[in-house]
Amino acid sequence: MTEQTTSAPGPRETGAAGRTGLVMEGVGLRHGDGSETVQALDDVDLAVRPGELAAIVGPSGAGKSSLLAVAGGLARADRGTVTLAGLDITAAGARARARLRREHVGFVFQTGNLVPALTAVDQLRLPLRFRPRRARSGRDALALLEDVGMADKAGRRPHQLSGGERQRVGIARALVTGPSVLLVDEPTAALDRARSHEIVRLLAREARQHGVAAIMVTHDHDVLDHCDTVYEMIDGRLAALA
Ligand SMILES: Nc1ncnc2c1ncn2[C@@H]1O[C@H](COP(=O)(O)OP(=O)(O)OP(=O)(O)O)[C@@H](O)[C@H]1O
Repeated sequence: MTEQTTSAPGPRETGAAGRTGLVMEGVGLRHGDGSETVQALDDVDLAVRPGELAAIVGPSGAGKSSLLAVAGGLARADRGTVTLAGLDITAAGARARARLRREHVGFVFQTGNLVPALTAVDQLRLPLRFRPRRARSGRDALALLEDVGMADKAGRRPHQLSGGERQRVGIARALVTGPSVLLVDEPTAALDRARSHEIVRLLAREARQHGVAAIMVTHDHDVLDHCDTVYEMIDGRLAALA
């Protein structure tokens, strides 16, 4: 499906002041067309406050990645509303959603997804360089590396870092622009048990200290104790577990 990028409207101000986290109400998303359709998200309600780390567990194919895609404005919901930092992004066109992502959303992927040629500190400086001029001021790259315990390795490239260290840099990179919402996909998939706990503790701490609404998709039930809320997704439907 191609989207109109020129005349599509921008996100609508909901009137909620400041950083209000992420709210999804009655969200539906269907993949495919004709007889080959899948209801990836089915009437999903979710509210994540600033400072909260919410975990989403569930079987493969349940719709967890689809939820992250809609929450971050990578995909547009077919039904319902998604409000991000006080902005209703549901009606926004592709270009407006891209701007919103750059300004308000940080993504963390399974393996850190770093640029091979860049040092740790330059991984953080890159997104700062591509921010819109009117965006909120970001965080200091070196100070943030210090925060995630990576200041002494600021000059290293990804191949000179361990899996856990790469993941720390990936988290720092996602936070450097000062996002309202952090979306994290299986951050511990490549890590041992001790590193997994460290990484999720770090996510919870950063979310709390900086008022970020964080959602983490995980298969790792060991780390759920570090999360404020836990949801289970089955066949596109979301239910609170704790
Ligand atoms: N682009 C697409 N076209 C058609 N179907 C899709 C597409 N993307 C996902 N799906 C289907 O939508 C459903 C939800 O997929 P999704 O990737 O969101 O699940 P998931 O819970 O993240 O799975 P996993 O844990 O394996 O990553 C699945 O049935 C999947 O096959």
